[in-house]
Amino acid sequence: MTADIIDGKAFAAGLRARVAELVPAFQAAAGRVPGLAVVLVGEDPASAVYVRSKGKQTRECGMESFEHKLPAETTQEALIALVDQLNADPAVDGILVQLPLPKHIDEQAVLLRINPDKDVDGFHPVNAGRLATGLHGFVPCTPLGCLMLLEDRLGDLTGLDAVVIGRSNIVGKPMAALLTRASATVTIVHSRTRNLPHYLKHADIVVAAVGRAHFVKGEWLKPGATVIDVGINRTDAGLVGDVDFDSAASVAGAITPVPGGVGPMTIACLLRNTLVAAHRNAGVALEKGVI
Ligand SMILES: NC(=O)C1=CN([C@@H]2O[C@H](COP(=O)(O)OP(=O)(O)OC[C@H]3O[C@@H](n4cnc5c(N)ncnc54)[C@H](OP(=O)(O)O)[C@@H]3O)[C@@H](O)[C@H]2O)C=CC1
Ligand SMILES: Nc1nc(=O)c2c([nH]1)NC[C@@H]1CN(c3ccc(C(=O)N[C@@H](CCC(=O)O)C(=O)O)cc3)C=[N+]21
Ligand SMILES: [Mg+2]
Repeated sequence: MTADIIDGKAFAAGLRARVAELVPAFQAAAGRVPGLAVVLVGEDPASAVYVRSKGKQTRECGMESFEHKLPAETTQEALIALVDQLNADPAVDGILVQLPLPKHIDEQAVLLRINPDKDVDGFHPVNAGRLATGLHGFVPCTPLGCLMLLEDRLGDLTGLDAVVIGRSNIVGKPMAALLTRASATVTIVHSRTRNLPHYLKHADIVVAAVGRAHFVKGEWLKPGATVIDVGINRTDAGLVGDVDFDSAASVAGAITPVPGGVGPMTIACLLRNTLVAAHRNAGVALEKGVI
């Protein structure tokens, strides 16, 4: 193996520590701590694990966590009523409705109901539009965390060739928008791409958000490339990413591991977005670039 391992777990711990450092000044100015509401519908064990660790890390940063666990048979109307209640609650700065939702619920209808100024996931179309047009808004946590790791490793991304594998609204598309904003030259590839390895051969940056274990092979990569593995796949051999780690690590310059790479950054960025939301919602200034 020749690649450096990008330690997302350590970077995320540092980011959470910066969030925690900024909470007391907010509390002094606003007379309350930032609050994050997390809504979980149903009993998916993986989702329950994420929601628990979000709550724990929120409290560790000195912020308030409001956890709402609803049964799987909750109606769309009842879920939307809860979102309305959280939108109206001044103690709640951020709202996260854990995805996926049960089949009988229209995810888009629920996400559309969240006040965009409390949408710390950055999933509301208003926030997607803000990102696409260069306005201030909330950027989805996973791509934001990937960008932080890339800039920490590479510095200025101007002119670098980046390939994003995947075009979902929550990872691939916002990742491509962020890289474009950072002046990288961006290619998005997906399941209908002809000759996908061809595009990877010249990429300085590869972000894999495919949802298929071991998808990206080392032989496809440009030597020295920086590889960000977003994938979370549960296999008999445990949790693995979308990148075939062993072959990729022998070609890449740097690579994120799974676990311990992008995952912890997602939660740290959620807490970061909640802190920013609290400042905006309470009208308290936050020094530019401080977080
Ligand atoms: N670490 C973290 O914090 C997070 C991790 N994840 C993980 O990231 C991965 C991606 O998530 P998400 O974006 O939500 O997934 P989606 O299933 O929504 O999107 C997957 C994308 O990959 C593309 N794709 C699928 N198969 C292929 C293929 N054979 N060749 C090329 N492209 C392909 C799809 O193409 P098409 O559009 O044509 O169907 C689609 O655009 C998953 O493993 C998920 O668990 C997700 C969120 C957070
Ligand atoms: N509204 C919403 N927002 C989300 O941000 C959201 C969501 N729904 N639904 C599910 C996906 C997935 N996701 C992850 C978060 C943290 C880790 C994470 O911390 N992973 C650890 C390992 C955790 C483990 O061992 O299972 C790691 O990679 O090191 C992974 C995945 C957020 N998501
Ligand atoms: Mg559904």
